Amino acid sequence: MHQTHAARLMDGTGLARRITERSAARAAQITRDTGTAPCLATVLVGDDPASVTYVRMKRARCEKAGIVSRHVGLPSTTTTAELVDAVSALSQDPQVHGILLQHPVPSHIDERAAFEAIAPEKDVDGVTMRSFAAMSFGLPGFVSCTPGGIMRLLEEYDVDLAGRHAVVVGRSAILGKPVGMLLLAGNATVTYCHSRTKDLESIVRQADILVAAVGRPQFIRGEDVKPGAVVIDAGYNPGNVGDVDFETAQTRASLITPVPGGVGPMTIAVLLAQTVDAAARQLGLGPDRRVLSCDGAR
Ligand SMILES: NC(=O)C1=CN([C@@H]2O[C@H](COP(=O)(O)OP(=O)(O)OC[C@H]3O[C@@H](n4cnc5c(N)ncnc54)[C@H](OP(=O)(O)O)[C@@H]3O)[C@@H](O)[C@H]2O)C=CC1
Ligand SMILES: Nc1nc(=O)c2c([nH]1)NC[C@@H]1CN(c3ccc(C(=O)N[C@@H](CCC(=O)O)C(=O)O)cc3)C=[N+]21
Repeated sequence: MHQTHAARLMDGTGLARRITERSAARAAQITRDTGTAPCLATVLVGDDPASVTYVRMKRARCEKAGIVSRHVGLPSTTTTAELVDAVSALSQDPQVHGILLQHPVPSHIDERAAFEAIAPEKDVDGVTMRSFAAMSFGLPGFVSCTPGGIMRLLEEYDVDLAGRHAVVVGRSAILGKPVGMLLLAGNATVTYCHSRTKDLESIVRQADILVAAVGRPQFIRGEDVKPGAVVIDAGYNPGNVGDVDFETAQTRASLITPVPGGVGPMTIAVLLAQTVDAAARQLGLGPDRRVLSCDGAR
């Protein structure tokens, strides 16, 4: 088919690489100056293959950046109390600077209780209530990684948010809800859609900025993308398929994130940057504000 209006792709892979180079340089400097390398603890409950893959990917990316990672794997039969104890132990361990508890945990576990066992200064994944509140009020703290990565991508591509209608499809605690708060802080007019939303298509069609965070392959139809819209596909479904029908959407959007190569790599870049920042603070060094901004990284 002849496509005259193909959208520009938002290159998450490239931007994430530049941010991660800065994190790696900063990690090396911290290790030289203090004799201690930044350390991220990853916690995984159960053996969901997708989650196993994500955690392995995050640990590999840490290793490449000079961040030590320590893995805690727990059986799917773990109770809330046991998981809270395991996370609390990491919160108290001075050798651990950041903690990532992989979401989702098995449904019998109170995930919120487990997240809240993460010490605030180690919440590099930005999942605690305190981090959420700080982020929502524009106060210092760690952002939720995927939302933080999405905002950094929008900034990189000079997307103007003020007064524009941002529609977020999904309201999970680590993705939909926080990205909406960040868009609101950027003066967008924000609408959240979720499983109880009526006439979702008509709301999606109004979006100047559309964030898809549902977890259903090609859930957003390309025909419903407003011409000229900026489309952020945070979905990451089995087979590397996003939540947006990319083929059709990219003929209508002005900017669009590919899957893979869009939001996913940015999530990990933010995680590493925040881990290095957490380590610097806990080791008595100042934070380096330029890590995430990556100005002059090339
Ligand atoms: N690239 C990355 O770094 C990351 C990618 N992801 C991906 O993003 C997607 C979403 O993840 P996550 O937020 O954790 O998922 P959750 O399952 O926690 O949340 C899904 C959200 O989608 C909503 N939803 C479900 N079905 C519908 C529907 N039919 N119509 C409208 N809304 C619906 C739910 O609504 P309700 O609240 O009413 O149930 C819920 O708010 C997944 O593909 C995941 O893999 C997630 C995290 C990071
Ligand atoms: N507490 C918590 N924090 C999370 O940040 C979190 C989580 N739980 N649970 C699961 C989701 C999923 N997630 C991804 C991260 C990176 C890619 C990623 O890098 N994807 C690459 C492709 C990588 C490949 O498949 O080779 C890409 O999109 O280009 C994907 C998905 C983080 N999550």
